[in-house]
Amino acid sequence: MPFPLADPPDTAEAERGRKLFAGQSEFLKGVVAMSGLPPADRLEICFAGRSNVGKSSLINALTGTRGLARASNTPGRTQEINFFTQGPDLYLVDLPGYGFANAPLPVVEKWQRLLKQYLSGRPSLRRAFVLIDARHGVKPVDEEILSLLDRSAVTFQCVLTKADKVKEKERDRVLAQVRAALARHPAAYPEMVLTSSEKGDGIATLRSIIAGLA
Ligand SMILES: Nc1nc2c(ncn2[C@@H]2O[C@H](COP(=O)(O)OP(=O)(O)OP(=O)(O)O)[C@@H](O)[C@H]2O)c(=O)[nH]1
Ligand SMILES: [Mg+2]
Repeated sequence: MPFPLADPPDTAEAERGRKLFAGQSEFLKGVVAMSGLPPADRLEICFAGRSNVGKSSLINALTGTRGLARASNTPGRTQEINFFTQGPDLYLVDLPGYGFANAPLPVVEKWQRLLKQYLSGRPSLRRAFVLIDARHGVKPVDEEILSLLDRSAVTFQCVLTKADKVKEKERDRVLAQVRAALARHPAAYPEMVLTSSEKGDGIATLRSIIAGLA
């Protein structure tokens, strides 16, 4: 079956992931234009997804630092491209959430342009993790980002979030829907990760996947 859930890491993989994220993580800067990007001098991964899907919470869970990336109930709070360092060799990038209602059009257009420029023009960007709410599956607004990633030739991997909020039956229905959507995207990495930033599910798996990119 294409697009299975990633297996839990074996001991060696888990240890690599643990080691990578045992290092210090810090907020570096919020970027609003390409000219503000830090030098592309290390491995970089980014987190994309609809507003409120849990990007900032996931970065907090990965780094084990509660307040590092702001997590909030106010959709659209993260409007800049936020760079975090994880140890000396890795950037974690929190992208602005898309698809929230009531955003003024000029604002939306401005960061769509920035997002496009960033995704297609960042040589050190190794993989984009696209977060999808495990209760809701892939929405039309996600499709736009997935197509943009295809066009930008950035490999992306789907991370299902808020696993703690979904019952097994509903989850399986959503998994099937996401699999079908991913099958239409050539840039999709053929494994998904099911996570809960709240409960910690899938976090060790994701850490080991990221360590495997280094
Ligand atoms: N139950 C549960 N809630 C979560 C989980 N992850 C995030 N949340 C909640 O979902 C809300 C949004 O989380 P954020 O991490 O701020 O989402 P975001 O994608 O960064 O949102 P924007 O910055 O607006 O794009 C917060 O209230 C979080 O506490 C999870 O795994 N389980
Ligand atoms: Mg956020």
